[in-house]
Amino acid sequence: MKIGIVGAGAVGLLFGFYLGKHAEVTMYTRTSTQADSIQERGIVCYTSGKAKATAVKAKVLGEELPADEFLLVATKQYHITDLIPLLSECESKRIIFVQNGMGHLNAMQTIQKSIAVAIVEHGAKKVSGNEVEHTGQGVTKFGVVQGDSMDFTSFLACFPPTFTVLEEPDWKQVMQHKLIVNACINPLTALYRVSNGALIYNAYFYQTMRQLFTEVIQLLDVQESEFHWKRVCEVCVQTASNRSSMLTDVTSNRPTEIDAILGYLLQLPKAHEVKAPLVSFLHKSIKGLEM
Ligand SMILES: NC(=O)C1=CN([C@@H]2O[C@H](COP(=O)(O)OP(=O)(O)OC[C@H]3O[C@@H](n4cnc5c(N)ncnc54)[C@H](OP(=O)(O)O)[C@@H]3O)[C@@H](O)[C@H]2O)C=CC1
Ligand SMILES: CC(C)(CO)C(=O)C(=O)O
Repeated sequence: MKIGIVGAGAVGLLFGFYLGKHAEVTMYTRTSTQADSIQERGIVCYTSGKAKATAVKAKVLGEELPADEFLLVATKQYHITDLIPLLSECESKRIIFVQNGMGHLNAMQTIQKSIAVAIVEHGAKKVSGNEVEHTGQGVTKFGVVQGDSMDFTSFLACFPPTFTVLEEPDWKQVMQHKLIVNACINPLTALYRVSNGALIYNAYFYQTMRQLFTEVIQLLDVQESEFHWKRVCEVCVQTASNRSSMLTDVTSNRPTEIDAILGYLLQLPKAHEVKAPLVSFLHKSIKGLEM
């Protein structure tokens, strides 16, 4: 089974490490330096301080078009628009997207192929071009957006039992649940420059997060709001000492995924009826910090 992975960042390397045990994996990188390092040394994954390696192939994306049976797109959400022509033209007929947020859902459905999403609940940190740290064990939830679920059966069979992947018929709801968490935690931590736990332990930040949550829930037109609020608070507690991905992006002077998260919410039909001043303020603030 041939699986290509576009983007050898934290998640791409993590998936390459696990999938490479049971499939012939090719990592598609942006630079030849990274491709050479992966090709020579394999992907090294650190879990609880222990290092293990998996041998995989690596190529620069674009030097030739991928023809693997499955293609996993593990770039950031804001890279996807530029990748759509290549993903449409290449011979791979089954494509899986792993991005946070929901801003890329329309773009992926312009590709006339079988399309799936993987909602990743692991934590991963890129250590070097060929090394990744598995910082948080979780599960991956998988849903077929376009095509037949049978199209992905052999892909799902390539994950080792230690890397749980759950098929989710209601994948949109799963994405929405994660979106709520990211919408509440990521922009506030990035603006305040605090770890996730501060949003619970600091009474003023907590009140602001609750106000933000109320706007998010109204924009999404979601019921059972206390269930979702409990989940947001649980994630803050469980990841109390973590810096959110948005805080890390802002402090590293990289673009953030704010458009996929708050930008997506502001484009929903409900945004014409519901007042969401905090969502709007935070969207503009993070966009401003990106400049
Ligand atoms: N890290 C995590 O723990 C989690 C991340 N996610 C989501 O997964 C997605 C990926 O995140 P993450 O892995 O952390 O991000 P990274 O920034 O670590 O990785 C993105 C990778 O994509 C590569 N890339 C971008 N454009 C291209 C291109 N045209 N060709 C080849 N490679 C390309 C980048 O290459 P280069 O370095 O050369 O720019 C980079 O290596 C995000 O949407 C994130 O929200 C979800 C759950 C957990
Ligand atoms: C859950 C959370 C907020 C953990 O930090 C995350 O997904 C992120 O940082 O993007």
